[in-house]
Amino acid sequence: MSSVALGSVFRDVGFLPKNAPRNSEGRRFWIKGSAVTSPQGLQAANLRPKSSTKAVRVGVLGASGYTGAEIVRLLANHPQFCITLMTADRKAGQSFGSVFPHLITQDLPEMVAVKDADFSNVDAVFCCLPHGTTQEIIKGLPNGLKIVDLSADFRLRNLGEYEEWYGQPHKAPELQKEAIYGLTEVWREKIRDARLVANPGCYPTSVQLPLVPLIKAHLIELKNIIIDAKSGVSGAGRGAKETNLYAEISEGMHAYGISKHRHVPEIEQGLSDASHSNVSVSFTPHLIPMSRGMQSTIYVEMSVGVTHDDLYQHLMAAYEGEDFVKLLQKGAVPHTRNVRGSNYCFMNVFPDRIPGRAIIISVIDNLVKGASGQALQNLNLMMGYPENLGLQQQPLFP
Ligand SMILES: NC(=O)C1=CN([C@@H]2O[C@H](COP(=O)(O)OP(=O)(O)OC[C@H]3O[C@@H](n4cnc5c(N)ncnc54)[C@H](OP(=O)(O)O)[C@@H]3O)[C@@H](O)[C@H]2O)C=CC1
Ligand SMILES: CC(=O)N[C@@H](CCC(=O)OP(=O)(O)O)C(=O)O
Repeated sequence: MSSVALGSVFRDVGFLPKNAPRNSEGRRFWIKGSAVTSPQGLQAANLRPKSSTKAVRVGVLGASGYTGAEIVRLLANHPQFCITLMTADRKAGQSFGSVFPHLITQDLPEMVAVKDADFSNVDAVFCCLPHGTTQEIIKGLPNGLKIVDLSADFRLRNLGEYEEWYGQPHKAPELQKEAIYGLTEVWREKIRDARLVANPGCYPTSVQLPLVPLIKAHLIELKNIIIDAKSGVSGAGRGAKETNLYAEISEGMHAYGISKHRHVPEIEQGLSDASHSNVSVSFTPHLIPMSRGMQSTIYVEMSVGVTHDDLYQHLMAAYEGEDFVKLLQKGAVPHTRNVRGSNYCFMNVFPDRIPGRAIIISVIDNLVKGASGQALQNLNLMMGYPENLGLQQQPLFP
């Protein structure tokens, strides 16, 4: 596309810089050959967000990471939320479009360091920062802000357990008390009134969505729950790590965190809440060579006299009318590729050949229902909107 054609595409959708020249009707236009007639020029022009009539001004802390980028992608189609603040750490000072060229057409503020962030123009934040860094940053935020924290920093109610699994004492225990765990389909009534929501981890989301209703209905035994889970590599974030290089990940798979992954206490907290007793699980995550997607294959013992069809019928009833949690037709196998890019969790229940046991399969996109999609679902609720607003993207295929 020529620079002139690019300009004519963008002119009507408001991507021109505010200081661009105006025609006799007062509309801004591109000057052929100027720096702002190419995508690179678009970045160099340092665009500020256009004035917006959208009701809620949103900050994205950690916008230069994978979950931050995914929030931006989802918000592009949100009718009520606009982004007025973005932060980064190493990439502070860079334009978002230069860090994520697939989103270059979005009219966004420049990313600044958290310490330089101005929250006066912000009603709510998505906190997409590494765990451990988040508690102190959230402690320093203005009181009136609604916060959805995607990190693990406020998920565990027991501070001793937090210290044991995360290797450091909690730095904001007073805030932990008010945090609401954001597994939307289970806790939505509490989430509506929350100021601070701890968005669940990706593995815990894929595990709790099928198991919580079954445990609440006493349909499965609380012992011998075995979870074999697999994640795409984006689950590990965008930071460079030798273990996540293409050559280390491709053409193979491996387990990690065996018997000591930090999602164990989070899963056990959710299942214990559902059963009002202490539940322990065996959980083994694996890294597989795909960029996004997650599957949990869960082996359970059914309660005496319960059949796998009872599990199926109960999940059907539990999630009837839910926008994002779908029980597939009997026998259909959930595939990660069928939820890619969407906020869906697809699940199904299968009889094991060993009598009394069943196999449950649950799939999500780790970056959407496992992170940014669920975070947006929660902020919708916190701001009084339908929880599916801006989240109706269908899965990408192939
Ligand atoms: N990826 C996933 O599938 C999921 C992730 N999560 C959680 O969400 C959070 C974000 O994950 P993800 O987006 O994958 O992570 P990334 O590593 O991709 O991004 C981290 C972001 O935080 C910024 N950052 C890093 N260190 C600091 C610091 N000390 N102070 C301020 N900003 C900092 C980075 O900035 P810069 O790039 O400029 O250095 C970047 O913007 C994590 O807590 C993660 O565990 C939860 C569910 C799923
Ligand atoms: C593939 C991979 O590395 N996945 C991450 C989990 C991603 C996630 O949900 O992490 P938080 O609990 O930090 O939010 C891990 O195993 O640590």
